Order: sequence, then structure tokens, then C-alpha cells
Amino acid sequence: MRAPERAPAAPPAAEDPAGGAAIVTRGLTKRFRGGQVAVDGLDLTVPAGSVFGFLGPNGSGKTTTIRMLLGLVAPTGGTHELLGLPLARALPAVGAVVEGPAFYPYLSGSANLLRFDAANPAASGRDAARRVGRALERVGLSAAAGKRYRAYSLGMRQRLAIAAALLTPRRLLVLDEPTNGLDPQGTREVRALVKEIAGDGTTVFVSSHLLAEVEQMCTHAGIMSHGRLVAHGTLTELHAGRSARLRVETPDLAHAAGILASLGLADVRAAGEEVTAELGEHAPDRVNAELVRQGVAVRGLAVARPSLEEVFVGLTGEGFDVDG
Ligand SMILES: Nc1ncnc2c1ncn2[C@@H]1O[C@H](COP(=O)(O)OP(=O)(O)OP(=O)(O)O)[C@@H](O)[C@H]1O
Repeated sequence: MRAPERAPAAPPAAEDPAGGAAIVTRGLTKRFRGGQVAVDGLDLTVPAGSVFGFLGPNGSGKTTTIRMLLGLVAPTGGTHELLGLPLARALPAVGAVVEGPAFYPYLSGSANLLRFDAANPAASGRDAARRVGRALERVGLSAAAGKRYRAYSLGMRQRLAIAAALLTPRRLLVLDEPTNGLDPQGTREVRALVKEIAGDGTTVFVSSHLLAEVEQMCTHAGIMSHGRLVAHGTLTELHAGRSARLRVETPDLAHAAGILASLGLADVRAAGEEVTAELGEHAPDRVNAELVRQGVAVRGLAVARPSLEEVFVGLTGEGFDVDG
């Protein structure tokens, strides 16, 4: 899917007072007229080069934040910078797909992109076909360039929306729930495309209410709950706060549970044919050796990293009430 001829690099970071951050917000707040605080004092730093998953259940304030970042809605408090620049100067290097652009169903993918391109006063009309060709190639739609939009699959439609955001070189791409409403195939296509775009050095800020999606696609994440950012960092950092769990498959439940407890593992639970416990600082191979030494029939042993869902529940005390 990768284009043999690469799009030219996005404008270089001539000045970078944000110290390599693609997005910085300080106390960013949105209180709607009725008094509803949709985003509450957001302090967020998105490192340049990251794929940043902006994660939260429906209604937690993700879209409102994105709209403020892009200048589509005015904050009622706080400040933010994109690419180390005030918004107006940064925007030419920022592509975004928020609520999906409107495409004409009876026009082809390339004709639709030509219309978008024509709306950019900074782009020269002479190069339009080349820009459109390159954007289509970048999202893997060259072969379908002449096909009518209405014949596109859901994944192709979303990729065309991303192509429209990439008609000019970008250093930051902002995507609001890009896999929402897609079928599994479309979801896979869009996730692969996001990774590919990030591989070319573009920072991608992508909102999602799907925990598994963020785990698969992102290097960093911020977790929103009721308008507040409850945690952010690399995925490793987010997982680090909670201990991995050891799972031992054995018919000798009580015996195994007793040994794990005597070794000092916390929260030992036995159910079915499995004993689980918090691994803490213990080395799993040592625990295994001790179980075997004491005569436990160990049929399987695994260490499970806590899921982002467990991280979220641990931080907020609430369930993540959507499909993950
Ligand atoms: N124009 C508005 N006026 C009043 N309240 C609003 C407005 N837009 C959003 N809200 C409220 O602000 C809160 C955050 O909404 P927002 O759309 O930012 O959340 P979200 O995390 O993007 O969720 P979703 O994925 O459902 O869009 C919600 O309670 C929503 O009802």
C-alpha cells in the first residue's frame, strides 16, 4: 500500500519552543452555555512522532477537545499550541478528519479530491493532479481513483477522507474516531494506514472509545473520564502502574494457591482449573520452579499484562462501558 514515490516532507520545524511536542495544552477548558463542563483543565503533551490515542468512553470530552485544538470551537479557559506554534501558523501543517468530509457520491475518488484541492488557495492549480495522485497513492486508493465514491467500501471512504487531509504535507494528523461505524475489514485498513502514516514521521493524534484499538495502534495514550485527563504517557508507562498477573493452570488448585501465597504473591484467586495472583516483583520462572519442586502439576503458566481497561478501571473506579 506504501507509495513508491513519497509525498514531499512536511514543512520543517523551523522553531520548536514546545521541545518536540506536537500538541501542548495547559488548563484547556470548555464550559458550554448550559453550564456543562465538557473539558475540564486539560494538561496534555503529545510528543512529536507519536501515535497518540485519545481514549475515553462516549461523552468524556474527546470531540470537544479536538474541536478546540483545531480552532473549531473556542475554549472557555486555558491555552494550547500545535507544533510549537500559535494555531494560525500551525494549521497549514495540520491535517484533520473530524466528522468526515462530505464527498459527492456520483463523483470518483480523484474527482472528489480535486474539488477539495481546489478549495485550498495556497495550492497551485497546475500541480493539483499530481497532489491528488500522491494522496490517493498514500492511502492505497490509486487503483480505485476512477471509481465512484458511492461504490467505495466503508474503509475506502474513510481512507479517502484521510487522503483529503493529506493533500498537502502535514506534520500532524488529527483523526476523530476514524474507525467508528466501519466493518472489521475497514477497521483493519484504517489502523494499518494510521501506522503507515506515522511510520513516515507524521504525528498522529487519534481519538477512540475502543481500548483494544489504542493498544494495537498507539505508542502513547491519554485517558479521559468526565472531561478530565486521568492519565497519559507511553503505553508501557500506563501499564506500569498496575502489576501483571500470573496465571497457573493446574488441577492442584488449593496446593498451588497456598504456595503462591507463601511466596508472597498478592491477591491469589483460584477458579476452575486456574490459580491467578499479582506477580509483583517475583520472577515467573522461579515461581514455576517452586510449584514444581513442591509437586504441583503445572499444565500451563502465563503472565498477563494488565489491559488498558484494567488501568482505566483502576484509575477511575468505573467500568469502561463500551465494547473494547
Ligand atoms: N454543543 C454542546 N452543548 C452542550 N453540551 C455539549 C455540546 N457538545 C458536547 N456537549 C457535551 O459535552 C460532553 C462531552 O462531549 P464530547 O462530544 O466532547 O465527548 P466525546 O468523548 O467525544 O464523546 P462522543 O464519542 O460520544 O462524541 C458530553 O456530555 C456532551 O453531551
